[in-house]
Amino acid sequence: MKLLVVAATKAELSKVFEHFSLPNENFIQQDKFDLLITGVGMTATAFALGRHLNSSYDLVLNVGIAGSFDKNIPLGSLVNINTDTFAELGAENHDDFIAIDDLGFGKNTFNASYQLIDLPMAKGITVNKVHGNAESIAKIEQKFNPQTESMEGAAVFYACNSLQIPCAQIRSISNYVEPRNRENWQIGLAIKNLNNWLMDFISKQTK
Ligand SMILES: O=C(O)c1cccc(C(=O)CC[C@H]2O[C@@H](n3cnc4c(=O)[nH]cnc43)[C@H](O)[C@@H]2O)c1
Repeated sequence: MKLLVVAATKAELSKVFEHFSLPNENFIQQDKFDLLITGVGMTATAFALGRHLNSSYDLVLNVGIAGSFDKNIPLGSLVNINTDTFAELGAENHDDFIAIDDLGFGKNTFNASYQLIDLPMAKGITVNKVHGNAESIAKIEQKFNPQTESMEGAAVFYACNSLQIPCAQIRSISNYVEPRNRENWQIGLAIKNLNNWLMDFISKQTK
């Protein structure tokens, strides 16, 4: 299986870089798997995938940390995002928001297409602006009822769906989506658990 791992930052895959002795580069091609570091956000992700994604890949795995709206998901635990929505793409209509699909300009939700990962499923949104305000959190929950948010997931699904390449997204929960309090974030734990899971997944795929 030819695997492409896609992450926003090297810091999120620090243990994987160390374990596989990977060079300090943003696009790494090797025998076991390829790795693409895109930079944070949808634009950087789309640009990086535009340069490097091609249909030779059997699976694209987007990995990273994420925030959770759902307080039943423990910090540091991993979820398999099966559907992801561009939550800010659309138009304000006074106090309401009209999503791009309701405006008639195409889809705002894209799905994972690789199902063989045994982790709890979750419904994600992708945002440019991390939520950190009680009013905007209540609004987005009412509109999309998401469990998690990241800044890249839907862009990866969009690109893979466009080229019909199987894709999955695994996120490790680093924080709850709440009025911003960086002291509550568990980034170290989330990154450790994500890296351990990914090393195990890669070793099983490449046995
Ligand atoms: O501060 C650090 O030590 C640190 C180390 C590694 C990564 C980070 C990031 O901030 C990564 C940004 C990445 O995280 C995703 N993310 C995490 N929480 C949320 C959230 O609540 N809402 C949206 N995105 C979130 C996101 O996909 C970014 O790419 C810091």
